[in-house]
Amino acid sequence: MTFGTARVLKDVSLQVRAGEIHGLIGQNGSGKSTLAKVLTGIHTPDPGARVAVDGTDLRLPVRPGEIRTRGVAVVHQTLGLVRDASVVENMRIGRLTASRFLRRIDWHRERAAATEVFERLGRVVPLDAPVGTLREDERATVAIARALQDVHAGTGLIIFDESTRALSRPALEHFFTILDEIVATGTAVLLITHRLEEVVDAADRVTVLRDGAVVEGGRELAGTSEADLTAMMLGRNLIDLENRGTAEIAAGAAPVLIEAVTGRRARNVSFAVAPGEVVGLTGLGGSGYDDVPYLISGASPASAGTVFLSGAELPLAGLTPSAAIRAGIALVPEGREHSGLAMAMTVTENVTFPQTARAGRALLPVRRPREKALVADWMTRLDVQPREPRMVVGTLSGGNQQKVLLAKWLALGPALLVLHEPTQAVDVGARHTIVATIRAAAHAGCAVVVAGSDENELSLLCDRVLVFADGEIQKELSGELTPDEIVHAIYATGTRAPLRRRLEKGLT
Ligand SMILES: Nc1ncnc2c1ncn2[C@@H]1O[C@H](COP(=O)(O)OP(=O)(O)OP(=O)(O)O)[C@@H](O)[C@H]1O
Repeated sequence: MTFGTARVLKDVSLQVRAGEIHGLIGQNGSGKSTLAKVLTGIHTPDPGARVAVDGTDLRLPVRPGEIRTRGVAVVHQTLGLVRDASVVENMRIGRLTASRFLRRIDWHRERAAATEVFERLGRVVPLDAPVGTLREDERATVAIARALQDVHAGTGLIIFDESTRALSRPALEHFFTILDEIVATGTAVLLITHRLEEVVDAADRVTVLRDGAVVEGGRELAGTSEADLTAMMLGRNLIDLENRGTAEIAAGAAPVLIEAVTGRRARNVSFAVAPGEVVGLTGLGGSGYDDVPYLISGASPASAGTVFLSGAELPLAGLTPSAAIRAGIALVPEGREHSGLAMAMTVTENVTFPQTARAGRALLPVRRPREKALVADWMTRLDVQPREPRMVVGTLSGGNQQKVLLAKWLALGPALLVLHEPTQAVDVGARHTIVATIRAAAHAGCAVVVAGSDENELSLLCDRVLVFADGEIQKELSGELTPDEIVHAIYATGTRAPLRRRLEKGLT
């Protein structure tokens, strides 16, 4: 697959067997999503490519109607559901048919079609509920059910492109239980993910891409560790980041105080973060920990609370994002596609936007050498690939977009840096770069708050972790902070269970 002069996939072959979960891994920008897009007709591959499903060759470029009849479906990043639409609407979007006589959508028929799939899955989900009101495991069920509509048992292929990225541990276990049932019928699953733990636990075989080429094709996973997969992806072992050291809190520097913050879920939350310190917030879905970043940065309305920083007192009720930025608070939100970046603008424009906005020069072309140097510096520090400041952000790979989002706010030199899931969807190498960059910002005197659900990330990043339940801080962890200790505090279930108990499938 070539874009202009860039060859993004080089003679890549991949075979997913009936009845297997096949992992597809590789660093950010290695070509995973591009491959999925070739399989679903979004990209036209170079001449010579071949795509076959259940033994039948497809005409290229792949046409959406044809892959649907062949039972190929994709579940996109973060499940790809419309939160305000009902379950049945989400299931049937793109498939709704109007009755010939009444010229109206026959909701009775649509509901029956949706019900049939849920029955096949043996799961009950309220059809009329808006998806945003469902539990996380129910949302995962809806996303899988939607993909399964065109798949007949024993045939077809479902591609999950980073779809598990926002799921918490219990929802993940539920997700993999359903996948197990699906592959047990003989349907094939291609699992694109950055969570190597999922591949080790849940996949049967794995294909590894590096720089657009296959470095391991269909390798059996038995006996393979996460460290082995990392080495295959990167072509080297990672330097151990685990020795975090202790926070270097500048003597005499006043801590940032976050007091009595109350929002939709968070209730009366108070904690302090010293300049130089990284404080993690975590908990189960719905516990309120993930509201806090948005409440303390003016991105969602707080009903009460105050932030004290740099000698100023900032009431949170009525705080606007721009007032928060002026006060030195930077928010790196989750889900960069929707809330963090201007996809049609260049890397330079995105990184310098907060600065030009602050200086009242929004949207003017950036010419000044200082700004160019700043962008070049951040691209180097975060290893953004390709290192081309004029690249349109929408054409960067997902993980590189995440780095640009981080650069955009770090370049502003905030007093309080607030992050939500900062390493979601980035590869292990990039995760290390991002973790090191955030810790360097703390080292330079920034107070950092990071809300996240990934125990490995929290253990690498944080000096302390606050565990939430029912909108309040229930527990504070400090010291060693092993991933197991964090999981134990969240779920109180002891050590982690594998995500999938492999069935004896006996399929060939
Ligand atoms: N439309 C496009 N035009 C030009 N280059 C593109 C386009 N789409 C993708 N690329 C380039 O192709 C390469 C592979 O990108 P792709 O999105 O497939 O990576 P990925 O492995 O899915 O990465 P990530 O894990 O970060 O999502 C990247 O270098 C990206 O910049």
